[in-house]
Amino acid sequence: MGKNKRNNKQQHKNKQQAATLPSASATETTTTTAKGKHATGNHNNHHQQQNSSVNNNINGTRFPTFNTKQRNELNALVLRLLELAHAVPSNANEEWKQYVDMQQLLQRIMAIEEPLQRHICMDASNANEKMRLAKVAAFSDWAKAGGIQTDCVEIAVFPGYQLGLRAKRDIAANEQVLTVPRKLIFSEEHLPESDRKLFSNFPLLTNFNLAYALVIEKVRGTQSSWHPYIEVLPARYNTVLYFSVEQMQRLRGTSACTAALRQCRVIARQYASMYKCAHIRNDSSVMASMGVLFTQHGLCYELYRWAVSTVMTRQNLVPREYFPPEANADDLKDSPISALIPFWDMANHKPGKITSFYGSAAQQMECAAQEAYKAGEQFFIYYGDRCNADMLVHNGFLDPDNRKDYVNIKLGLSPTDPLAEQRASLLARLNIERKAELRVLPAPDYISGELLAFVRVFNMSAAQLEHWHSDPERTVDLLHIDCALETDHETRTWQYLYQRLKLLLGVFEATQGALEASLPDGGAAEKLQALQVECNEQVEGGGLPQRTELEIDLMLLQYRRLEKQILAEALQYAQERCKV
Ligand SMILES: C[S@@+](CC[C@H](N)C(=O)[O-])C[C@H]1O[C@@H](n2cnc3c(N)ncnc32)[C@H](O)[C@@H]1O
Repeated sequence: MGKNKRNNKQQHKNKQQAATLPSASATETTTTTAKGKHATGNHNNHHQQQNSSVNNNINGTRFPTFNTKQRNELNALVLRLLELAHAVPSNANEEWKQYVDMQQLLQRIMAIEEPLQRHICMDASNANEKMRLAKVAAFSDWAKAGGIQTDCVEIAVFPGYQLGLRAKRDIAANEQVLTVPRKLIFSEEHLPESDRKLFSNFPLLTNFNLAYALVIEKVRGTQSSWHPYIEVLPARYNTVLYFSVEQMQRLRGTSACTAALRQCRVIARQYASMYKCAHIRNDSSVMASMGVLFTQHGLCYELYRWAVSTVMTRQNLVPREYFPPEANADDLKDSPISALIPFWDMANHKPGKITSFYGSAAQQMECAAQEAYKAGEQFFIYYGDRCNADMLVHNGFLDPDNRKDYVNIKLGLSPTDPLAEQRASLLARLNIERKAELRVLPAPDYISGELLAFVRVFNMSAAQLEHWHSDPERTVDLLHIDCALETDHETRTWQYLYQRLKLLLGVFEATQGALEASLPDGGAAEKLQALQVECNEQVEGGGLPQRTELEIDLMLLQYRRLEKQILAEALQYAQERCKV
C-alpha cells in the first residue's frame, strides 16, 4: 500500500532475500512406515495421529486431517510441485507450460485439502461486502478500545472498491484524519516469544514473516486478540494467485506476464517447501520447525494464498522494534518490517501524494488528508508510485489514471557482438545494465531516457563508441532527446525503436485473449462497460463469490487496453521521429 519511498532500497533487499528462501531439495523421498505413517522427528509427533479424522492444533481446537491414501497423494503432488517450481524456464513458452502444470497440481491439492480449507479459512461468511460490513461495528469497537483515533472517517461499501473509508464530516486538506497506535499494528513482533524465535532466522524476509504470523492468528480464531480485525478482511482477493489459467492466459504477450507467473511460482514453492518440511522430510532444520508450526496450524494452500494476498494488498512498512538475539542489531536497525495497519488499511487508492507516515515519537501511524473532502465522499490515500503492471501483480487492481504508469521492455547486448564490452562500459556510466528492463512511457514522454540511451549505444559504430568513451562527462547527454548525434545514428536509433515496438505490438495482438479476440472491432470497450455494469449490479445485489471473477476479467481487459495504448502511442511517436 502507501509505502514510504525511503524504504524502497529495503524492499529490493527483501525481494532478493525472498528469492533465496531456503527450500527443501526436490530429490528427497517420503519416509513411510509399513502402516503408512511417516517416520517423524520429535517436532512432528502429531503425524502419528494421521489416520484419525480430526487433529488438535496447538490451541486445542480440532481440525480435519487426512487418511493415509490422501496424505500419500498430497505428498506426491507436493513433491512434483516442488520439482516444477524449482525449474528455471528458459523461454516464455516453457514458463507458461510450467505455470499450467503447477496450477493443475494446485487444483488437485486444493481439492484434497478442501475439508481443512472449509474448517480453517474459508467460511462463506465473508464472501461479500455486506457480510463484511456486518462485522464492522465489532471491529470499530475493538479499534477504538485499542486506541485507534478518528472522528471523521468510517468504513462503508463503495462499488468497485469493496470496503473503503467515508468522510463523516467535511475534511480539510492536510488535516490529520487517523492515527493507529503501535500496539494495534499487526506484525511478526506480536507473536509469542516462542514463535518469534522462528523469525529470527530470516529477519529480512519480512513479508513472509507477516504472512506466517497472519496464518497463526487466523487459525487461532476467536482466541486471537486480532480476531475482530481478521474478521473484516476479505475472504478472497483479485491477486494473480487467484487467477484461473484462462484469466492468466489474457496476460500473455503483455509486460506483466512474467512477473505474474513468477509470483505464482514463488508462492507455490514456499508452500511446497514448508509442506515438505512438515510432512515429508524428517530433520531438524529451521524450515522443518517452521513447516511443523504451519502444520499444527492447519496449513493448506488456500490459507497460504489468502495470507500472502492479504499481505500483498494491505501491508506497509514500519520501523523494527524487536531485534532477534541471534541477529546483528546494526544490520537490522535500518530495515523496517512489514505490518498490517487495521482501519487505515480500509482506505482505497487515488493518485496524489503520500500522506501516511509512522510517527516515531508518538509510536503510531499517522494519516492526513491529501485533499479536502465533503461529508459522505470516499476518503482516499495514495499508495505510492507503481506502474499498472506492478499494481495488477502485487495489489490486485489497476489505476486507469496512473500518472506514473509505464511498460517495461527487455533489451540486452548480444554476447556475440564484438563491441559488447565497449557498449556495456558506456552503459555502466549511466547505471544501465547490459541486460535491462527499460521503460516505455505514456504521452507526452513516450521513451524514457534510459531506453533511448540504451538503443543509442546499441546502435553505435566502433568509431562512435570510441568517441563517446573519450568524453566521459558528456555520457549523460545520451539520456536526452535532443542529444547531438550524427544523423544516420539518430535515424538508426529511432528505426530500431520503431521496429522493436512494432514487434511487441504484433506479439500483443497475436496473443489477444479469447475474450477480446472473439469481439468485433471496438468490442473490447463494450465488453468492459458491460462487465463494469454487471459487477456493480452484483455488488448492489449483495455481491456473489463470482463477482471477483468478473472483477478479474475486467481488470485484465483494462490492463491490456492500457498497455496497448502506451505501446501504440510510442510506436507512432517513433515513426514520426524516423521521418525527422
Ligand atoms: C488496502 S486495501 C483497501 C481496502 C479494501 N477495499 C477492502 O475492501 O478491504 C487495498 C485493496 O483495495 C482495492 N482498491 C484500492 N484502491 C482501489 C482502486 N483505486 N480501485 C479499485 N480497487 C482498489 C484493491 O482490491 C486493493 O487490493
